[in-house]
Amino acid sequence: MMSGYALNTGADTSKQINAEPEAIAIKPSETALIVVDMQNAYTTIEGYLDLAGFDVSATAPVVKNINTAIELSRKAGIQVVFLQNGWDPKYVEAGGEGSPNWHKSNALKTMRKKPELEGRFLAKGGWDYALVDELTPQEGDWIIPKTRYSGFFNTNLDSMLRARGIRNLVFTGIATNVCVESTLRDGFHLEYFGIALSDATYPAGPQSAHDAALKNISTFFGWVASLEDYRNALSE
Ligand SMILES: NC(=O)N/C=C\C(=O)O
Repeated sequence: MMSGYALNTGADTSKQINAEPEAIAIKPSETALIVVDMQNAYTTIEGYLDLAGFDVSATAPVVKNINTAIELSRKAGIQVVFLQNGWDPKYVEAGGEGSPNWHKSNALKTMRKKPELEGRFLAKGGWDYALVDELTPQEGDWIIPKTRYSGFFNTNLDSMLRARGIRNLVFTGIATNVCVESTLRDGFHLEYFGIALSDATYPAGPQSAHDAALKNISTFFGWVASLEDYRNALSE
């Protein structure tokens, strides 16, 4: 059985992505590629995740796959959206002790534990906050800043997508089990069809966290496909 949203009968034809738990049909004009938080903080040695003790040693192939997904999307007329996570340099947007974010953010916790790192992680304008050099947005791409894990929380993402009739979201980025999953889940509740690309996402934590997030997505919230599945669908 195939799933998908096919109400809009625009000129572009449906592409069928081979996915778990079943194939899903998307139209390029109704689809966005969401690139979640591909910043130095999450991908690079000496970035936040690395200095907080998470393994970022295997992010390079994921960056490469995301680059390919971006190129395929642009060519197919699929809107590319970069999410960028972080706060103002004084961390006012991070929330104080009254915010769960203050207690749970490993960036904030690590900086509190190691005062020499104060001001270094995810601060707008800094290297840690910047998107990685390999994934530079081009004209027509959107860059949406966010201050919490979900790209839908306190941002204009939903209205930007809705205004253009976009109903399908293809997810890439880091981390599978945190910001990718949070955004896909929020999208589900806003009636978006979410598809995570398994080899263009990367966890914060062990491989088991990645696998569990994808299993949870394919079972309850959306679909999971590979970059090859995405490429094959777009070349139909
Ligand atoms: N981009 C993410 O998934 N972030 C995960 C953790 C954090 O930002 O602390």
